[in-house]
Amino acid sequence: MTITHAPATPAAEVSAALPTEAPEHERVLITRGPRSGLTIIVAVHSTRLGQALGGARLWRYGHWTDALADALRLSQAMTMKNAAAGLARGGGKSVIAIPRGVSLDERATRDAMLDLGDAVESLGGAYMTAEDVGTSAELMAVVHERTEHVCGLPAEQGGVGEPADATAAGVYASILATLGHVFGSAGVSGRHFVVAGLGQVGGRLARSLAAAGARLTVTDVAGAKRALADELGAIWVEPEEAHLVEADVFVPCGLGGVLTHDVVDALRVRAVVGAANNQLASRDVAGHLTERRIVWAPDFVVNAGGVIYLDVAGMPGADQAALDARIAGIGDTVASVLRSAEEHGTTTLAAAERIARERLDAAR
Ligand SMILES: NC(=O)c1ccc[n+]([C@@H]2O[C@H](COP(=O)([O-])OP(=O)(O)OC[C@H]3O[C@@H](n4cnc5c(N)ncnc54)[C@H](O)[C@@H]3O)[C@@H](O)[C@H]2O)c1
Repeated sequence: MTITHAPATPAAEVSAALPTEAPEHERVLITRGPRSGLTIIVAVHSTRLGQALGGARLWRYGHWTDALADALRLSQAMTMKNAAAGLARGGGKSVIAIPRGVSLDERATRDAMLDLGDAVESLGGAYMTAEDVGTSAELMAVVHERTEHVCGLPAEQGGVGEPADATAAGVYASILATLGHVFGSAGVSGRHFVVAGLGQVGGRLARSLAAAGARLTVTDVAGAKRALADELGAIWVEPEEAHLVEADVFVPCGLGGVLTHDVVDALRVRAVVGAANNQLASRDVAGHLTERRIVWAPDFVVNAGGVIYLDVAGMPGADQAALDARIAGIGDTVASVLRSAEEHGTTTLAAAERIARERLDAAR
């Protein structure tokens, strides 16, 4: 079995303040993994629509409370994502905090996954985990040694594997819907896209856009990704310059928090549509985008292809055509969010949250 290590030197530590308001989460488990010694947090935000589903993040944090803040925020976002996607799933997330100065070898990574499996199992089925940043399908197979409440195992072990294809397909459908809204035509050919982050999702997306005749400018903090730019005939820019490029659509596919007020001031695009989770550095950035007449397709609607895949493909008798239709439906949801924001004079964030809340309220 291949063990994929958490990055030995992650690009950035996550630093997030704990919210001042009391959390609305149903359960939050904070435990020290007996094997790994690492702080493991499992946040179950809501099970109103069903078992909570959300990935396990293995990442470096300056302080364990930063990991807690991340888990609280990410699990709440999963509730909105799963509800907006029409899944019978609640929202949850787990975070394993790697302390500053610590690198995990194969043994330590395995111990962390076994500890995570025990933590998930202790919740008695309230939460199902999956891969996320820093973990993989192979690592989920280790979690599976301790709990049944894990999905996205490798295909060789009867699992459905990694969801990046489905996520990329959902982002692509969202891009088409956004082009239709902004330009009155969903044609990709000749449109100029700036793809920031050429990983599992961004790389696939860049290939699909190039194949459809798009003009591409791309970037990544990992210089090795330049080879893909050359292969696709894309223009390469440095990561800190990507948001300055004049283009039709900015496509953030790296980590979250990319849309700060300064970045929004500098953007020279008509729309932002990308895979990255939690793109807004703060909620009020949604209003700033609206003021600048930049159409933002909300991330938790756009990137739901992965979670739809994990949920639908894992069901007995799952059918590819039904799955494809569900993922293509992300484009319809994006179109209705953009229309609703325009009609009601709200931000696209508020319009997307209204769809999710309606589904949650209907399940009361
Ligand atoms: N993989 C999925 O199915 C999935 C599902 C939903 C959401 N997402 C989100 O989409 C984003 C990308 O996921 P992924 O699976 O492709 O991750 P990945 O780790 O495979 O790729 C991320 C890429 O972005 C690059 N990057 C990081 N920060 C950057 C920056 N500031 N500027 C430019 N490049 C940067 C990294 O070097 C890497 O190549 C993440 O935010 C993830 O949470 C992914």
